[in-house]
Amino acid sequence: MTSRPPAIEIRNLHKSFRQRGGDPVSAVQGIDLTIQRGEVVALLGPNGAGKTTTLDLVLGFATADQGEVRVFGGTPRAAIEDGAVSAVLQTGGLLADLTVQETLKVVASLMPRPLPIDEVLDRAGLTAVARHMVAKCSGGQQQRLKFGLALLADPELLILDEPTAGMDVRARREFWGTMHAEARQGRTIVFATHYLEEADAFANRVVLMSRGRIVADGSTSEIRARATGRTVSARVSADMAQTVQESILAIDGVQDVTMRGGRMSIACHDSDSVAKYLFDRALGYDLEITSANLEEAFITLTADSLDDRKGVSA
Ligand SMILES: Nc1ncnc2c1ncn2[C@@H]1O[C@H](COP(=O)(O)OP(=O)(O)OP(=O)(O)O)[C@@H](O)[C@H]1O
Repeated sequence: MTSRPPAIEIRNLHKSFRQRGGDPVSAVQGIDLTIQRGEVVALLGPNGAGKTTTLDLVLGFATADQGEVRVFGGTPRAAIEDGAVSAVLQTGGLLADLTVQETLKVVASLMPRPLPIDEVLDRAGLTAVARHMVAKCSGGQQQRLKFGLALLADPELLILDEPTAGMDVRARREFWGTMHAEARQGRTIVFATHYLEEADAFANRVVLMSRGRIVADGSTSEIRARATGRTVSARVSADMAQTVQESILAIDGVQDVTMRGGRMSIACHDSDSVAKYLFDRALGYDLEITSANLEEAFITLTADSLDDRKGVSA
């Protein structure tokens, strides 16, 4: 039996844009990425990291300078024509004078096998606003309508470029609630976001991009740990503090030891060994092990990628 190809396979992808009167900007600089079917992946990165360009290449909206993108083993265009992929994009307008339901009907009429409109209204959380004019819908409701349009073809892969941009916290939470239901059905979901908490709460895997490259790829906890290691903290009696500090600093991978308010904080890579050392010798009690928050990891990893994007020709 042959195994089914992954949802997305990207090999050595490069894309740069010419700028009038200036050096070309290299938006994507040699990306390799495989996304398996059923994964929920966040493409996370600051402005200009190359997220939209990568998604545009996966959708076949742009042509790579170098490298290859396969979607379900074929070209992006073939996957879209098969109805296997749909997208919710930042750009692309809706018709203001139609209702939500009419918008879905018009687009469905162009498709060979659309899902029933009522089902899409329900799944996208649009039933209550089905008869509202698009012009009267809030930004969040319009984003939901774009999401509904993406669901019409019942795609196996959903690509969303900053789907919650402009939504307030409540609308964002509701939107991700809806998406959870889609993910549970085994759909592959790839979304670009600036929001660390969205990536953390919703994705199983985070691909962190900076300056056209992937700088980290893993679960959110792996990314935190990779960026900054862990901190072990413990209560240590004041008269023991100096001796404990010296012995801890001698352990491999320990980066820093500080004492504050009766607690010792130890920044290290191998938190298990440090915790065991303290515990076995009864040097500390009330132990806690934490990894840095995702925001700190994000800043560390994106700041670490110092390549200059300019001056890279196509
Ligand atoms: N059509 C274009 N012409 C010129 N430069 C472009 C074009 N599209 C993107 N770029 C440049 O390529 C780089 C990557 O842009 P891209 O939109 O892919 O990043 P992004 O991570 O999606 O950013 P954002 O979060 O702001 O949407 C940026 O420097 C951007 O200015």
